[in-house]
Amino acid sequence: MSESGKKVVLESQELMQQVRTLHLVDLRHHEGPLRTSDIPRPQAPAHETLERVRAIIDEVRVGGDRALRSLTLRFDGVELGALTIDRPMMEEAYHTLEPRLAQALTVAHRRIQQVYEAELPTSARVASDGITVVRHNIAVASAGCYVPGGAARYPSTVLHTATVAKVAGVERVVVATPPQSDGSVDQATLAACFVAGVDALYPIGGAQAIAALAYGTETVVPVDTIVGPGNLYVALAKAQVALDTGIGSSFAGPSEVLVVADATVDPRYAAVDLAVQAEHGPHGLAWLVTWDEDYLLEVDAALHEYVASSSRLEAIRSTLIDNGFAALVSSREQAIELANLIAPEHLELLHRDGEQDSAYVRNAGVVFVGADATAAFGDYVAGPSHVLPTYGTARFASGLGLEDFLRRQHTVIIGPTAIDEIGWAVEEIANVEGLTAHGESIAIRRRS
Ligand SMILES: NC(=O)c1ccc[n+]([C@@H]2O[C@H](COP(=O)([O-])OP(=O)(O)OC[C@H]3O[C@@H](n4cnc5c(N)ncnc54)[C@H](O)[C@@H]3O)[C@@H](O)[C@H]2O)c1
Ligand SMILES: N[C@H](CO)Cc1c[nH]c[nH+]1
Ligand SMILES: [Zn+2]
Repeated sequence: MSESGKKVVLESQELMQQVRTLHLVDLRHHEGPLRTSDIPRPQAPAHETLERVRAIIDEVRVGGDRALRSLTLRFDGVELGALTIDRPMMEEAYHTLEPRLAQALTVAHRRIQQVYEAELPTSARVASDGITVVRHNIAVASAGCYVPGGAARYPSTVLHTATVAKVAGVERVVVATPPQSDGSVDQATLAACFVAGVDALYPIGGAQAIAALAYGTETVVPVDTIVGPGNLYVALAKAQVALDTGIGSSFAGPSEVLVVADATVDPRYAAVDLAVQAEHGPHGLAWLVTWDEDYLLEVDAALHEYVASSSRLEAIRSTLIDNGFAALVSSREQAIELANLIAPEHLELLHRDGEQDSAYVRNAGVVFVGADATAAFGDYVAGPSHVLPTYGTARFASGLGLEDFLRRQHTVIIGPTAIDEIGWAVEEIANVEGLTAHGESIAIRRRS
């Protein structure tokens, strides 16, 4: 081992003994570019889980509503009543809601709507060589929004999925969410459905909900595309129905955060922000990244204190035990290099130079900048959908957006001069490909 190798091991061992909540990753003396193999990563899903999800999907395809009822009893321990909830019940829930909560849902909805209305794409038209090409953006006819509901309730996810679908112009938007223990759905989720303009809600969760949305049952009408986050069963089910229905572009699994901070930020802020996403646990991911050793210890201690008094202690602990890391880096540049490698769902740049550093971020679901930039703003009211890529997929995928509900479709108008202006090019290429009918389809028109 090199001298610097020895030094880092000794320094790290001393530090490791002091860190109580997070796993230490010391990169200060790392040489050369960082690679995936230099950092710990969450485990890939086990083969048995894939098989179990496949079996659930098959059961729903064969058994329809009856299978939905028996799978819900098996996995949620719930005897289902009605399989559909319609708009009058959503409206009733909205009107019975505590007014400040109703207002908060409305404010969040307004902000999400504003962001996506500003992003609506325009159509494009190009005319040359006697041909006019028009590009239309066409919304899918129906969308199913999966709203998780195992470990927590997520009325906000109704807003962060269905609102975007409605802005895109989807006619029929439905929601599926796991039932509560008495088979019902909580009032806030119903009210959020009302606010977002959801047409119907199915109190069904997990892989069985995804199968029902993809293939339909006696009660559930199949949809053209399914979006929304969920646990591993949900995510794997979406991947398995992908040949038959759209599934959105992001793998929105267990929540993740990477917090970059230094002594310019109150350590309690960084600590609580790690807990914000870890409390969605299990299976989440939380990284603190800093170049200041003392600060790392302060955040770790603040997190230790916070977790001990949290009402969601178990969820936070389960995330941190498996996937809670504190990285000590040599510089701000290396912090961003590490963030780009991890490609977290939420990236917080809390330190003073965060805005400057944000210019170098290539891979993250959403970047939050500023000492007050807790990702909780993004989870609820900032505007961009909180349905974001996880598991390193932010290297190639984006958060939920209009594109998840819009298809591009071209209309090609061949004018009367096109055969003479550009038909020859079709014939030449058809000739070299040996496809005679292709060439003849031009020639016959030229002759007549
Ligand atoms: N990335 C994002 O945008 C985003 C947003 C919100 C939530 N989330 C994540 O979504 C996840 C929600 O997970 P959750 O579990 O609370 O709710 P969930 O709705 O995703 O899953 C609950 C369902 O899982 C099924 N299930 C549970 N155990 C099972 C088993 N052993 N076999 C088969 N099916 C089983 C049940 O049918 C149950 O209804 C969390 O990880 C949270 O972090 C992500
Ligand atoms: N943090 C979640 C996305 O990972 C979204 C959410 C919903 N409610 C609270 N948080
Ligand atoms: Zn959250």
